[in-house]
Amino acid sequence: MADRNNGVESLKLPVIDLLSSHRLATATSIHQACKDTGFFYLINHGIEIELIQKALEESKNFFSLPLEEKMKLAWKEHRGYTPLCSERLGDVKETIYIGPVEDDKSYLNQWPSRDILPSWRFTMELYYEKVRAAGRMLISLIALALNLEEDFFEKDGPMDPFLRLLHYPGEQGVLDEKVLGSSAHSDYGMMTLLVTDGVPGLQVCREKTKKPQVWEDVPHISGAFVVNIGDMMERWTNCLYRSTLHRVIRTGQERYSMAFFLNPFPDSVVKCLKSCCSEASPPRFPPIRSGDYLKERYRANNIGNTGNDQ
Ligand SMILES: O=C(O)CCC(=O)C(=O)O
Ligand SMILES: [Fe+2]
Repeated sequence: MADRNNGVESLKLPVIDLLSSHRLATATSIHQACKDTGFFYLINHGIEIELIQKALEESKNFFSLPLEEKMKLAWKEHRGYTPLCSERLGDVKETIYIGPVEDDKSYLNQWPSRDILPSWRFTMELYYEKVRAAGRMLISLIALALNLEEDFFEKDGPMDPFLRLLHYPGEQGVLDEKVLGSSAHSDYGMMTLLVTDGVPGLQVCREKTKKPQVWEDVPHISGAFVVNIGDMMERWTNCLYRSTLHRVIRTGQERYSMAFFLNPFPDSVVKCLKSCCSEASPPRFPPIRSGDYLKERYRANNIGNTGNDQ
């Protein structure tokens, strides 16, 4: 399951091929991965490597702008820019969030000026739409794996995904190991589809209650997404699927990544699935409206920290 690499284990995660014509076999492999580590690689996802590279390049163009320019897009209503060290644990990263690009709230998105970054919005909208399409296919396979109708997770309304671009700056000298790029966390939504520029740093802790915690590197596979289960899917499945703790350590090297958070429709009620509970294993969490759950998690993590949170 793991390789040794400079004293830190490297995880060998399963690779899921989204183009495989054996839907049931693919759904079974995803099911297994979600139960084992809650992490897997996704290939043949339909997003060309050129588009991934272009989006990473545009991300770099944005984060290279003067702070004053970036602050014009300061985070509000879950969209926009969060500066370095602004989240709860002082993580050394800056981010920008992009919400749904074509629903009735798309006007809330904050875009850099066309005069400064002419093709930025177009690239991000295209990337958003393509990753969402891959995400929808994945979610329908998960529904299949859980013996649900394939549209189960979108029956109340369309998913509400958020794209978050992240930049971890390069740093010189000896780094304080206690300060991280992204502190240990689990993601809030259904699933996350992540790509990085290949610079290492992402680590996973498979047993969150084990002390001391054991962290393993997630190796980069060019062109593949790293997919992980989020807390709402863990709640839906009564912990059958694992929303695994992960973090990004600082290596001194500059790093870019793009996380696509698949969130349920805000009015969807996340409630233990019948197939995942029994008398011996009652629901561990009360039902909750997805929108309320997310709002609380954002608030607790102080995301944005710009005083603009609604
Ligand atoms: O930057 C990364 O590789 C991971 C980011 C992440 O875990 C997140 O944004 O939730
Ligand atoms: Fe994460």
